[in-house]
Amino acid sequence: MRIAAIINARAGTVLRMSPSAMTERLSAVWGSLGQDAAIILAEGKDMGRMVRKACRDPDIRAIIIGGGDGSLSRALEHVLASGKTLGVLPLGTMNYMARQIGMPLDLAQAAVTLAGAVQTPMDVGRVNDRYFLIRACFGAFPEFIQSRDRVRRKEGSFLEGALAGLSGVARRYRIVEAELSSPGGRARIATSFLMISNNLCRDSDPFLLERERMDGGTLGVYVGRSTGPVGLMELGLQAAMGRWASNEALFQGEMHWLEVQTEQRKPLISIDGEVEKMEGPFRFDILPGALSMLVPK
Ligand SMILES: Nc1ncnc2c1ncn2[C@@H]1O[C@H](COP(=O)(O)OP(=O)(O)OP(=O)(O)O)[C@@H](O)[C@H]1O
Repeated sequence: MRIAAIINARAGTVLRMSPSAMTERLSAVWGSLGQDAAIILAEGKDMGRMVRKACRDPDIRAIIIGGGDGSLSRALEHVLASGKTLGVLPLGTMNYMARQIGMPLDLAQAAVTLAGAVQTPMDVGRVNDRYFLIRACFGAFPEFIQSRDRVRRKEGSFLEGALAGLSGVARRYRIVEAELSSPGGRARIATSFLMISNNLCRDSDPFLLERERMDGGTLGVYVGRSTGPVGLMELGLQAAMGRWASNEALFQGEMHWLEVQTEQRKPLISIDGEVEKMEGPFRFDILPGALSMLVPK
């Protein structure tokens, strides 16, 4: 199987290493295993262009994204449309998806694992026309990421990023008011935290978020119980400890689809860690087994 490895030169780990040393290492590992691979370095919009090009190439069976969750998420649209298989070389900062499927975080080990990986169907979440593998969030969380990433882009440390994120939330504290419609009925909510995940979340290690499975065919819906900053702090502390299923500061539900009509016409939303302003209403659903993904044997 010929693979195309498209490496995001702006992903966290790549920024901290020499990109040429990284590509040499990858070709040495794959060459020694007889894995035919095209290794492509790109950044920004060029990532998208390279993914589209590889998706059109009939000789390529699998697209390996070297980057973080954001790069993986942005590649979904093209990979799904092409019917090809997606793989991940974890070069981001958090690498939630790579951890979820058990990919080693070491570059050489991950390359070896990918060469022997198996194709497994996985569910894909969708909000309007955007796909996601992990989650989409409204409220304080996208505010946190936006402020954190401003500092991270200037090469701030993990701690500096986290502090900037918290101060961003404090400065722009905003309640999400919305009407939710689901197969179970309608509800009006006012909360500082609304998260829709691809399958239900379970308790994880600190700073991580793991799903119970990636083929359950459902969305997890998590709504912060409180609108006040103290409740949000409690929720955030529990989430930082990796507590999702047992997080008492959240209402939790499981469903196949959800409509979110926010009071704000174009609220901030984070999708697999990428923040943008998106126009509502928001229709969430889950596409069971829509993605063929390379997972460790
Ligand atoms: N197809 C694409 N088009 C435009 N920008 C992209 C594309 N793919 C990735 N990027 C950008 O590249 C940057 C690096 O993202 P990525 O999520 O891979 O790394 P990270 O932020 O270090 O990782 P993590 O999400 O694991 O914390 C992000 O700003 C992302 O928006």
